[in-house]
Amino acid sequence: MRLELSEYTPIYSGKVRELYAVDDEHLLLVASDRISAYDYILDSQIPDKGRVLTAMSVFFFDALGVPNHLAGPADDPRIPESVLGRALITRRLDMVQVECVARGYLTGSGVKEYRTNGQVCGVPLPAGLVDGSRIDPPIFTPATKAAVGDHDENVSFDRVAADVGVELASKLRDLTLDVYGRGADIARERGIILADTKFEFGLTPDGELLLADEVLTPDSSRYWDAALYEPGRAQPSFDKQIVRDWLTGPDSGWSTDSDTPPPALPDDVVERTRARYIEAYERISGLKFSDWPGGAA
Ligand SMILES: CCOC(=O)Cn1cc(-c2ncnc(N)c2C#N)cn1
Repeated sequence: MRLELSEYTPIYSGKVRELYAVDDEHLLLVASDRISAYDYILDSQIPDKGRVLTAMSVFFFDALGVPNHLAGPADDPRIPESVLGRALITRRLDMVQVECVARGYLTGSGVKEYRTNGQVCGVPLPAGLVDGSRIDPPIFTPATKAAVGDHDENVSFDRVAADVGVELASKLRDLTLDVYGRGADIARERGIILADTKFEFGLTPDGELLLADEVLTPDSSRYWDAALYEPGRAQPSFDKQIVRDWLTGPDSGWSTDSDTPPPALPDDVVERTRARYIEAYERISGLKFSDWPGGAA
């Protein structure tokens, strides 16, 4: 008999995910169907987004074979029925307070920083790069976790080494680049560019470093359609562009200059966005989303 979610103690609530205590050694990591755009959490939810992103994390944890925080299967009996398919049992770790970012393409905060000094997080890059340029080999561009509502601050490897020690900083960098590189290769073979990603790691009581949080999902990574890739401009987001275009288009009555929150999304924008998440999962994993736990009975 599965417990109710209300029987677990909430310990952290993020923009689109929550964390609950299961016992002293285990947590329940729950992904919601909420979606963010232009730094707003939208009123409209995307049905099954939480289940798709949970399925993506599990696929990559399995495919990449990196020691990680998972402590049970997607249908673990400790997972409440109400969140089955969009929640995972994890080991409770001592989280390393570094946002471990890998970039295989120059965009977002990276291209802004590059334009000021030709570097990202202290890593010099070739001259003449533009928004969307490939960075090969990918670079480690860590950040410090921002307060709620702020953007993370890009920092150098030396700053991470000063904060956590050079040995752990080197492990974080090497693991981040290895896992991103292999995950991006899998996606690219299936026509999806993972331009960059953010990992979080934690330590077990006996000092083992494990990959935690979500892994290579569209919420922790930039997903681009390889067929539309064109350096020199902002690339359309594989999963969020439909929402972005409607919000900034003529029908929404809203713009990024508005000082009001974005309006609710039309049903067709919600459904098309749901379909994009499922398409990304099925193309990358080669699995059927309909086989994932927690679907309509
Ligand atoms: C709501 C989702 O959580 C976060 O965004 C960041 N975060 C992760 C932890 C954590 N803490 C201990 N052990 C873990 N295995 C994890 C994980 N994952 C805390 N915050």
